[in-house]
Amino acid sequence: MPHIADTHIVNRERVQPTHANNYESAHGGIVMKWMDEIGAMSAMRAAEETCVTAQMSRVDFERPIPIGDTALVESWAYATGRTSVRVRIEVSRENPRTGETEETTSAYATFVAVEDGTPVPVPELTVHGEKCKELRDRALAEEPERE
Ligand SMILES: CCCCCCCCCCCCCCCC(=O)SCCNC(=O)CCNC(=O)[C@H](O)C(C)(C)COP(=O)(O)OP(=O)(O)OC[C@H]1O[C@@H](n2cnc3c(N)ncnc32)[C@H](O)[C@@H]1OP(=O)(O)O
Repeated sequence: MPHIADTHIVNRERVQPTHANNYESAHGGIVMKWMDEIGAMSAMRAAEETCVTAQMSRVDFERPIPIGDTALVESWAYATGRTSVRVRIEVSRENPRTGETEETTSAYATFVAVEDGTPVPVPELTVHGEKCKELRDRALAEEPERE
């Protein structure tokens, strides 16, 4: 059974002019694509299966990520259903010279494990140790109400 900490993935993207909007910062759709991809990788670690995006919610764009900065994309699975995996995704801008970071974007996403397009059961996601607890609590603290 996977632990929450096993699903924690951190990725970096250098924001290039080809990623930009008209305001010299990363285009929101590009940032969401990075979030979706890294989130899916966390979900797959939890599901031990291929996963597809079923929902992305509470996408908050708090600050821009200027061209030349690094987008630090972090995600982890914090809860599972029968076939679904709930994932928290957080993005920060990182100064490549100093390593200084500032939160820019965040979201909650639900992925579904599939085999040939049909939902399949996922294993239980376990909490093992302080890192798991910290990640789970950080995600649950702001999780939007689910239908
Ligand atoms: C070979 C691989 C190599 C990999 C290499 C690694 C590289 C890794 C890189 C990754 C890179 C890709 C990252 C981008 C990932 C995409 O781009 S995926 C593409 C976009 N998404 C899609 O096309 C999905 C389209 N939707 C569907 O196919 C179907 O609606 C779904 C999601 C399979 C669900 O099917 P369904 O028949 O509605 O299923 P149903 O039995 O009703 O519900 C199943 C579960 O889904 C949940 N659910 C259904 N709809 C929703 C919803 N709207 N909201 C929340 N939950 C929902 C249900 O609550 C239920 O949860 P459980 O109670 O079982 O836990």
